[in-house]
Amino acid sequence: RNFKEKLWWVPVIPGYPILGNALEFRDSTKTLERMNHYMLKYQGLCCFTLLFRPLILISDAKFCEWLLSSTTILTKSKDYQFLYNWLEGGMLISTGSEWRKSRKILTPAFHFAILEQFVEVFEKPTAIFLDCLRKQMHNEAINVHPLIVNYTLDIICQTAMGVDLKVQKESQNDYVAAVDAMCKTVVERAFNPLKSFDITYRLSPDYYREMRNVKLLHSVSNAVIDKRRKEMESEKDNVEIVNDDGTKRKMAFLDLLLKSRDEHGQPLSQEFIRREVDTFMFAGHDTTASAISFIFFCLANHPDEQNQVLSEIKEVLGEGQKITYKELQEMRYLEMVIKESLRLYPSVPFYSRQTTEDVLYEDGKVIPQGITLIVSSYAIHRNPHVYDQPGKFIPSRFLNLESKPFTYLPFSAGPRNCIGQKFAMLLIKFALINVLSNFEILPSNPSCEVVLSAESVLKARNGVNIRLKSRT
Ligand code: HEM
Repeated sequence: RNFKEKLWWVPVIPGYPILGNALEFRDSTKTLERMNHYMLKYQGLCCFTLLFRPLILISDAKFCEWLLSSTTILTKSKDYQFLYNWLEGGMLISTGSEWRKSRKILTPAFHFAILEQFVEVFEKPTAIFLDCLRKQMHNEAINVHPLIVNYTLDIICQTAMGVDLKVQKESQNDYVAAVDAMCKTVVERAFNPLKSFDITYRLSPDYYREMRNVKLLHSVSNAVIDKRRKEMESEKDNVEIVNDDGTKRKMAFLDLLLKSRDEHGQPLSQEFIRREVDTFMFAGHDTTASAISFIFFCLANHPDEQNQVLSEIKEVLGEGQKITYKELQEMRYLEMVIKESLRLYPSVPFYSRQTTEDVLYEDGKVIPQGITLIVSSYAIHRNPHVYDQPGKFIPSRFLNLESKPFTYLPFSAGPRNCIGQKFAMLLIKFALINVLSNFEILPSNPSCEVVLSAESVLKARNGVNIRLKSRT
């Protein structure tokens, strides 16, 4: 009752006694459209409950700005704790001084000088990816998502971690299957009150399955760290290196972690490094794979846009020119295509915070302690008051769109925004240029819509199906 009194100013979605609105949100393929519906009905702000747990759902730009810019409401909601067994206290779920420490150590790993070096590293895994696509050309309906997941995982391992897991060369990868299972578990536990309590969950077979997956995931990340540690030892101090102009070369993600010292001058612990490696392997590959998959889908269904991107590629690159960081920055139309696809299909369709004390929003409007605040980027991006024909794929809208703050949030915003945003944009552009130069992307035969499923990262329940035709 206490929180209901304090939240007098937030409209409430009617629900059932005890269960609240749990039944409405239990199917992950309905969650996003439900959120969208309520955001339109209640004009961007409303409250609902899951069992006795109160949550505020937000798409209102002013409220999003207040929340995401806050330097005090930085704690992620308790749903992120469902990732704890795997990610432990990694940057995505940590809070307070632990989070600040991670963010400070790892921000230099995304400096443009590092990203610039990565473009060359993208080449080999991309060539393997093109081969994988070529093998599927006879297929009338290729579900590209699993191929793209393997590709982005290979890329993140080779760039950030400096190791080659050769995921694309294996037909079945246990690591990828375990990540997939973990993503599903998190959303199931967040929206299914029966699975959300630790006491009951630990008695269920799901818990034992999760523990098996966590063991496997940790063994892979430990192996990645040990391999790189040994390589660095054998290279002695050659990794501490200078550029041609004598300046100190910036170190990539894992090298930075292995070389960093804490406030007492001690090396970072294996546990600290492992949870950041786990966090970045997860946060880096699954989100980017979702983005690339949905861009394929959008381009397959919009041949004019595809041709426009192809013309830009020819104009910027000319004949057979090598792709460098500079050219990637010049691809303006391609950038609009990526932005528009992320508007319709944001890889992280909602994210949330938790209040740790009563906070004043404005004019006597208080948000009580312990409330979960969910920002629905999916609903924000489909708001007809902001976007004309919001359901349509129109990349050129970004040419003229009057930029209204906090109405486009695929990478979140503020102090806890996505640290890997520039890396992701670079990789997506590189992948698309290579694919579009080699293949025409077509709708599958028979054509097939995507059934969106909110599984911490946005997925298509029925796969992302397309067809490919060689351009050569
Ligand atoms: C298209 C690709 C991507 C999208 C759409 C995306 C989106 C997001 C979003 C919305 C958040 C905020 C989540 C929250 O508040 O809970 C986030 C956080 C984060 N992202 Fe990304 N991301 C992408 C790629 C990447 C990549 C490539 C990396 C790393 C290599 C990465 C690493 C992270 C990390 C570590 C955080 C947590 C930051 C913090 O809490 O301080 N992401 N991302």
